[in-house]
Amino acid sequence: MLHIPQLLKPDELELIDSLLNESAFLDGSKTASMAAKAVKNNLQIDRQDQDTLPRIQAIFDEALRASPLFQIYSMPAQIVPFLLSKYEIGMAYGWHVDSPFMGQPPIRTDLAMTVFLSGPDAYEGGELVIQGPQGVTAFKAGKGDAVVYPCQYLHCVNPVLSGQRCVAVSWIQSQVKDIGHRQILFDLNQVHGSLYQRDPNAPEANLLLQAHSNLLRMWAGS
Ligand SMILES: O=C(O)CCC(=O)C(=O)O
Ligand SMILES: [Fe+2]
Repeated sequence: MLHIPQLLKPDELELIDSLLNESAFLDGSKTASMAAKAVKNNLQIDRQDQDTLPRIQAIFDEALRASPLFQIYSMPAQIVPFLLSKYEIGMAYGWHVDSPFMGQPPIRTDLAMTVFLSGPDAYEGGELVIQGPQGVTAFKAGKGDAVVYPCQYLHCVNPVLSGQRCVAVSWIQSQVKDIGHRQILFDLNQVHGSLYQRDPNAPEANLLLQAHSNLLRMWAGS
C-alpha cells in the first residue's frame, strides 16, 4: 500500500470543499454490491449528478496525472470515476472486499484509492483499516492525502465518533495485473530514481532502467 502526501493542492481542496457544501448526499449502500451492502453505512453524492461530480472528477484527473508517485505505484490503465462519500457520527463501513469489476463499462479492480477530504482533526474514529500481508494498518491521513492499496486486501472504515469524514474513493485497473510484479517494478523504479539523482549518466542507472522497461514489457497487458 502507498500513502501519497498532498495529492491535492490547497486551492483544489478549497474548490472541492465548496462543491461538497452545495451537494446533496444519498444513502451510500445503494452503490455497494452483494456482501458489502450489508456492512456499508455512509452517504454519497448521487452517481447521476451532472453538476458537481464532473467538476470534482476533473480536479482528480489532473492531480493523478501530475503525481509521479501515483503513476509509478499503480501504472493505471483505467480509473473508475470517483465516488464522493461522507461519514457522519455513527457511520462506518464494516470489513469487506471490493467487487473484482466496477464501473460502466466494467474494469478490473486491481487497486483501490481513498483521497482524504477531511483533515484528521475534523473527526474522531473513522480510520481506514487495511488487512495486508504484514498485518493491519490504520490510516487517518492528512487533508488532500491519498492512500492506494491492492484490492486483494480486506478493509473497513471504523465508526466515526465525532465530526464528519469526507473522502473520495476510486478503483484502478493497472497495466500490470500481478501484485508481486507491480511491487518489483515499484522497487526498481525507486532505486533507479535515487541512482539517477546521484548521477544521471551512471551506466548502472541506465542498466536498471533497461531491466525495468524490459520487465514492464514482459508483464504489462495481462
Ligand atoms: O471510505 C474509505 O476510505 C473506503 C471506502 C471503501 O472501502 C469502499 O468504498 O469500498
Ligand atoms: Fe472498499
